[in-house]
Amino acid sequence: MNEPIDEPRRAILRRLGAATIYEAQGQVGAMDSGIKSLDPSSFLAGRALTVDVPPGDNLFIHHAVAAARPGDVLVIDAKGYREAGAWGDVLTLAARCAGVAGLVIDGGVRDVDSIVAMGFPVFCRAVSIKGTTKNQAGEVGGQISCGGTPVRPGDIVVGDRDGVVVILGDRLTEAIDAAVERERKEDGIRAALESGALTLDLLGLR
Ligand SMILES: O=C([O-])CC(=O)C(=O)O
Ligand SMILES: [Mg+2]
Repeated sequence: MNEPIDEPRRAILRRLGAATIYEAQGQVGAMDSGIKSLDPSSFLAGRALTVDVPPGDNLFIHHAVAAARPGDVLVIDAKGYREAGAWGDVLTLAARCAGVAGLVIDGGVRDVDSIVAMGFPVFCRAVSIKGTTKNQAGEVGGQISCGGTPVRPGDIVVGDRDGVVVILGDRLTEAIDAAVERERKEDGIRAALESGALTLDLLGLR
């Protein structure tokens, strides 16, 4: 079963960071570098509620907000479409009222100042002034691709200044354990560097 992400685990994920989690779980799950946070100080960790929409339409994003449960992260395949803000401050307020933890969208958003002021974590491919239509069919809760990475409902998404990484829904414990171990090793490297060692030797690069 998918374990909930309680506050202690959230804090550990935040400390470890997206890049260390990606490395430790075998260099898989990273969204491409075009998916970045609107506010670099944002941190996001939660279970994915997946959404698929056609480029330039956001009707099913509104459906997804209505279906979301507290703690969900909306992860949206908007087909990489950059020329419309499929998400804005109205949807942000609706999402916050539903307890949604944040948004990852392979597409555009708008109303950035208000979204950042609300402290709602948003990771996206583009910012666009233009709006979408609201009349095309999409899907909530299926497998999608976001930032070049498959995402299933219940997978865990972790986002910080480096980008977004996806952890398989039933692998949270393993991912955390592996990342803590990697961090422990890197702490040893850091200590050796402070004592004058070289990365060439510490990493066996000679
Ligand atoms: O047109 C939309 O639904 C997106 C938007 O600007 C908002 O949510 O504020
Ligand atoms: Mg708006």
